Amino acid sequence: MTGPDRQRRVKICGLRSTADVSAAAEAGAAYVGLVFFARSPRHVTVDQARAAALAAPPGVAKVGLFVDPDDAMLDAVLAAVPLDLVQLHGHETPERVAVVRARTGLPVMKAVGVSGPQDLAEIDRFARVADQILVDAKPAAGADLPGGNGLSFDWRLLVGRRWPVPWMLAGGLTPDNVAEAVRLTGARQLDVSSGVEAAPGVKDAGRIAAFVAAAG
Ligand SMILES: O=C(O)c1ccccc1NCC(=O)[C@H](O)[C@H](O)COP(=O)(O)O
Repeated sequence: MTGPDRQRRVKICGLRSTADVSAAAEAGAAYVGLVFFARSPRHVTVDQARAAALAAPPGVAKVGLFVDPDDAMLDAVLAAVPLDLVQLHGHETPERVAVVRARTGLPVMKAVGVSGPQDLAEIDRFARVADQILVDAKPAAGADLPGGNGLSFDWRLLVGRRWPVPWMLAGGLTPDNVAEAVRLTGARQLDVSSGVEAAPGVKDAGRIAAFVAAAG
């Protein structure tokens, strides 16, 4: 079953090669994520990202993940890589989200880190300007990476919550726990990175297929 025909839409993040993208697409993923953050073990160069993006079949959305990018970085990536969605995973403000949307002409998904109920107001704040929200686990203080840490949060915080834009659940999801996460939160979109890896930055095609199947 292809991505758009599935009940839930899955994003496999941190893909680094054409083989990774093919594995995600064949498994039925709706989105493939490319990380433009030099400190990440999943970082891709513009050339690697272009090759990976061109391997995505029609109907699979190519997501560029950025952390507080400046305009020059966005321009350089977008000149070479055919992205469909920009993911902002840093300390961007709502005003910056609006500027990135206007400058790139692409929809923007803003990541919001959650560790407790006090963080939920941030989702409301960004839902007014972003096209989608990525509801992710908040990294531990001093963590090297702002995402992709394999850390989850208490999914019960999301029970009964509704937002005016589509949202995606992320953070510590695996083939083994994704069905429970869906059952508790009602998430229709799911994002995973380290839970489908054999090692940081090394995707495992078997785990990708198992994750998409378990997401439903
Ligand atoms: O994955 C990274 O290396 C990364 C680096 C910098 C910012 C964000 C990053 N990943 C964000 C994602 O979209 C992940 O899919 C999401 O945080 C969930 O990650 P995981 O808990 O590993 O499934």
